[in-house]
Amino acid sequence: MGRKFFVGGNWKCNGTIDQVDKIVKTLNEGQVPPPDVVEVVVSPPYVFLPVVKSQLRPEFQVAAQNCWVKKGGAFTGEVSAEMLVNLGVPWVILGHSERRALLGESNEFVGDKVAYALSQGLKVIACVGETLEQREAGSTVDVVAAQTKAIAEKIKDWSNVVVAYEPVWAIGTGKVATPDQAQEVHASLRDWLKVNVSPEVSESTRIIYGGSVTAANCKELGAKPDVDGFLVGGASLKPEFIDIINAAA
Ligand SMILES: O=C(COP(=O)(O)O)NO
Repeated sequence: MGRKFFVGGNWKCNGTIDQVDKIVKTLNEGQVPPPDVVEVVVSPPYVFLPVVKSQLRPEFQVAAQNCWVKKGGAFTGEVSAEMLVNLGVPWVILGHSERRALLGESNEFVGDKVAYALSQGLKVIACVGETLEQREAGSTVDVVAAQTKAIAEKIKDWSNVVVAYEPVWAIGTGKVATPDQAQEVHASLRDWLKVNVSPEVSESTRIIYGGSVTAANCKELGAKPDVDGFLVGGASLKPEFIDIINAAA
């Protein structure tokens, strides 16, 4: 298969200077597999990106949690892809369900964001996932396929894209998807890529799971053939994030 395991830590809107110092210290001291086994990307809020990038162990990378959809300018409050590139931030998370829900980011808008970020040289963690209502209605596969299609319509090169499947009903709830639930959706996404993009993209694109991942459940989840890693929220702020990184081994 040859897909390098990928563990992202989405700190969301959390952190003080002291807390960030403590988290970075824990990350820098943790015993983890080498970078050819697992790719680790941590995503602090914008305001902590420069300090985390400067203090983090060199084999770990940083990501922004979002960026604007076009070249910077008169867009008060936004942060452009160009700024992230200028800061040396290599990754960006786009389409997180919290932004889709709270800020009304549509599938098309997310597709445009992914295309623009890639065009500026950023690598993208592109998030998809269904709500509880959509799962209960049996439309999970259709929903994540539509979200992925909106991205596929705007990009050609998938080599710098990681897809994060994050069921909304599992985010921040403690109700983690079962390994079989995760595998089913990851396999459907991989199949969608195979049919609609190419077998090569399907085979090489990492599809990672997010939604209440912890040190206790990561091993079983990560053992599934189409689960290529995680995008961790709450647990990425805790020392157990090191244990989750070691699930790659
Ligand atoms: O939103 C998430 C997952 O958050 P939790 O791990 O806290 O469920 N990742 O981007």
